[in-house]
Amino acid sequence: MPHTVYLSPAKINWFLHVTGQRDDGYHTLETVFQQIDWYDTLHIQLRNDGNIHLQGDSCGVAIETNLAYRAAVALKTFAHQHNHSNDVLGADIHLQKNIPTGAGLGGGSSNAATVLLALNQLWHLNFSHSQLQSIGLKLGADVPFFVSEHPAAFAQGIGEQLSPLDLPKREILLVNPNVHVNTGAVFTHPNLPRQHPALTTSLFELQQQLHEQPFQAQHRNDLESVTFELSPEVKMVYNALQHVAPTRMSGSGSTLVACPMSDDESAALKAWVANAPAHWQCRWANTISTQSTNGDIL
Ligand SMILES: C[C@](O)(CO)[C@H](O)COP(=O)(O)OP(=O)(O)OC[C@H]1O[C@@H](n2ccc(N)nc2=O)[C@H](O)[C@@H]1O
Ligand SMILES: Nc1ncnc2c1ncn2[C@@H]1O[C@H](COP(=O)(O)OP(=O)(O)OP(=O)(O)O)[C@@H](O)[C@H]1O
Repeated sequence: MPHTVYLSPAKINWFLHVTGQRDDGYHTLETVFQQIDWYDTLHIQLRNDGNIHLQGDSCGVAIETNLAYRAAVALKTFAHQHNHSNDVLGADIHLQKNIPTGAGLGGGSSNAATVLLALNQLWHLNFSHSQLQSIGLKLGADVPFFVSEHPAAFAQGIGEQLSPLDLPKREILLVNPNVHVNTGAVFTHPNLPRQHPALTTSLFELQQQLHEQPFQAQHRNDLESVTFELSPEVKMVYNALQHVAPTRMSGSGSTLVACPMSDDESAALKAWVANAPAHWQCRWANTISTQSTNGDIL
C-alpha cells in the first residue's frame, strides 16, 4: 500500500501568562502560538488488519506512551464509540524526529495533531476540527492549536480556546542548551506566578503590537523564573542572548527564542552563534505566516 508523508511543525510561544488555576490542577493561560518551519516527518500507511504500529524514533518513551501512537488509538476509539466507521482502522506510522523533545517547541503535541488530521482523512472519518481538537486536548494542551491548522493564534483556557492571528514571517534564532524540561514539574512548582491579570487589549490591537515588536515589554513568559530555577543553564543562555537581541523562553523551556529586529542585531546574533558552547544547539528558523502556507501542509 502507498504511504503518505506528513510534516509536523514545531511552535513557539511569543509570550505566556499564567492567569489562574482550575480545580483539576491545570493552569489557565493567555499565550500566542506561532508555528515555525522546523518539522518532524511522519510516514503513514494504511493496514488492513486493524492494528496500529509505530516505528522510528522513540522519543525516549515506550511506544504505547508516544503521543503519535496515543493519538491514533484515541481516534480509533472515538470512531468506534460514535459508530462512525465499520471499516478496519489500522495504520503503520513511521516517526522521524527532528524537533528536540522537552524543549518547549510542542513537538509531541504536533505529532499527535498530525496523526489525528491524517488518519481522519485516510480512514474517511470526516470528524470536524472541533471534534479532533477535543480528542487532542486529552493528549496535550497544545494539540488543539496544531489541529486548527492556523499558523498563529491567541490561546486562552488551558490552550484550547483559540483565536487565529495573522502574524508575519520572521527569522528567529532558537538556542537549546540540550536540557530536557519536565512541563509538569514547572507547573506544579510552588514558586510559579499564577495570577497574571488578563489582557485588556483587543485581538486587533494585540496583532498590531506583535507586528511591530513580537516581544512586547508588557508581556512575559511566566514559566521562565521556575524553569531558570530548575535548570540554571537555561538561565545562562537567556542572560547571554538577551544582551544581543530581544529574547524570551518558549513554552516551559528549554528553548530560548531570540528575534533580531535590525540587520545589526542579526549580525551580532550570527557572531554570538559562532562563539557559543558546542553543546548549545543553535538553529535559525522562520515563523510561518498565513501568507506562506496553503493550509494543507499537514
Ligand atoms: C506550556 C505549554 O507548552 C504552552 O504552549 C503547554 O501549555 C504545555 O503543554 P504540554 O506540554 O502538551 O503539556 P501537557 O502534557 O498538557 O501537561 C503536562 C503537565 O503540565 C501541567 N499543565 C499543563 C498545561 C496547563 N495549561 N496547565 C498545567 O498545569 C499539568 O500538570 C500537566 O500534567
Ligand atoms: N511523539 C513525541 N514527540 C516528543 N515527545 C513525546 C512524544 N510522545 C511522547 N513524548 C513525551 O512527551 C514529553 C514532552 O514532549 P514535547 O517534546 O512535546 O515537549 P515540549 O516541547 O516541552 O512541549 P510543550 O512546548 O508543549 O511544553 C517528552 O519528554 C516525551 O517523553
